Amino acid sequence: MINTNAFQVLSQLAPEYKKTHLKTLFSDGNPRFDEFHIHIPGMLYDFSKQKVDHKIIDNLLQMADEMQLSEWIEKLFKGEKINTSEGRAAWHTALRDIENPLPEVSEQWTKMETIVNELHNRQLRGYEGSPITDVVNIGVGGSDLGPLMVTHALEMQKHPKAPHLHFVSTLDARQLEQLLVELNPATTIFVVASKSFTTIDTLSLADTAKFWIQQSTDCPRALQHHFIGISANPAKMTEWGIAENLQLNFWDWVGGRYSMWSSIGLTIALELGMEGFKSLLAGAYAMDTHFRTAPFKENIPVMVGLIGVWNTNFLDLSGQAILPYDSRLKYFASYLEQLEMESNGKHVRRNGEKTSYRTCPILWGEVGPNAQHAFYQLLHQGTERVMADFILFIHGQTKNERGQFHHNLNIANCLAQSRAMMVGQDSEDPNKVYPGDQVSNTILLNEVDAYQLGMLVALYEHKVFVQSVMWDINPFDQWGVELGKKIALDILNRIQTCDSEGLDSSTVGILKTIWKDNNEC
Ligand SMILES: O=P(O)(O)OC[C@H]1O[C@H](O)[C@H](O)[C@@H](O)[C@@H]1O
Repeated sequence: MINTNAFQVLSQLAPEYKKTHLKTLFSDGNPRFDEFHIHIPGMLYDFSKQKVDHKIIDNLLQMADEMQLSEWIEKLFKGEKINTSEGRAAWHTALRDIENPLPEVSEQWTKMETIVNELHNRQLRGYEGSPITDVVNIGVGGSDLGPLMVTHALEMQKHPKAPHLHFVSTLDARQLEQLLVELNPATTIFVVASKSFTTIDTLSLADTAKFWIQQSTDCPRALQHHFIGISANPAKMTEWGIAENLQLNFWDWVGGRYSMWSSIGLTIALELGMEGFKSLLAGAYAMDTHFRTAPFKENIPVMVGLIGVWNTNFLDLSGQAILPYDSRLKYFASYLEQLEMESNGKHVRRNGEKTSYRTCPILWGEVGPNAQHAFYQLLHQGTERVMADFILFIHGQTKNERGQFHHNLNIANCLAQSRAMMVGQDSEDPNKVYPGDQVSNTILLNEVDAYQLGMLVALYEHKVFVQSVMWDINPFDQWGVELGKKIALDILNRIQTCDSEGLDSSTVGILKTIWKDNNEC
């Protein structure tokens, strides 16, 4: 990035834009919105509350050309091995190519559909012959967050025959133990979702579930009826004891955090029916087509990505807030935390050199109206300069009069907050001064349905990709999570053998306090 001509120009321009208050860009009734928005079927992207003008945008677009963004986009869509540190493609777009699906993708759709239909039609039965009523997804990270986020968001569109869905991910087993008290082993099936099928969080919870089933019956083949496995590692699924007919696959070319479009999305399909799941894929496919074909200036993921780079690397903004104005998107920020920070939280370029510039900002978020009563204070009067994404829907959850009133409140608050952050407020009382000048995007969609959600998630996936190209980093590996896992195994071993030898004094001090309290070691 820093070697491009556009980078030099943007660096020279940046101080002037930092000094210019955002509200002055709107002064004298400047119709900025007309020039700085993109409207495609189903989605409006308003970036008029960003500190950009045509000069900045032209240079950002030039930087995209200098960084060969078009070529990278083609590599992504053609399934080239762009995850170079692991020698793999990152071909999540192939999972939602509903027009020309790969045979292996279609094959998994068929297998998913069989399981979905059997469950919906009460043909899938437990060890006693009773129909399965409850499905528990056991998974973590990419094997949990996408299905959790989508099934929560689309609960209102539930298929009439959908089973009760539950999600369990925490290592401490509290979620699982609490759930097992309520569930009947004879009518519960577990979905063990793990790309690697080696993640200790997931496998330890799956073992606890296995023990629970085994304890409840003498039936020797009970386990065969109560576990579905989803993984890119079929041998491990078989070794663990998942019946062949209840195994779903995906492939090493699907990154964990990009996997909800694969068979990992089984719980989504169980909730919505296969048609609903395909609608999610169709929305993502529409965004893929837009991303691949629209000129960069009219390309939403490209512009969201480039403006994010402008904010991070030139205007020195340090955080990214995600603020959906609909409670159904409760888990959307958590989903993006993994997508963005696990993808672009890197400091090494593709050639192995250390970056000399900042990459992914810290991203966090919450349902907007709730966050207004929590952390917005910092957005309005804190010392951190951040960027915010407001996500709003034209239509609300309930169509009756009260529902419309609540939705209008919601719209009013969303627009009020982005405006307040932009204009700020002067006052003689210093406590009441709002500096304003906080930039934001507003993404407006029609309503929370499978298709629109597919579009929205794919937009962020491609934004992440655009930024990775600008920063010259590989967004598809995650080596940073390995070290902690390795150390945890070592410490677990030491806990079991009462050995704190050679550890740092902080770790030893905490371990000894725990041991003393438990009268151990
Ligand atoms: O699906 P699994 O192989 O069990 O992995 C679950 C998660 O754990 C890992 O540590 C990675 O950081 C995530 O990218 C991944 O989604």
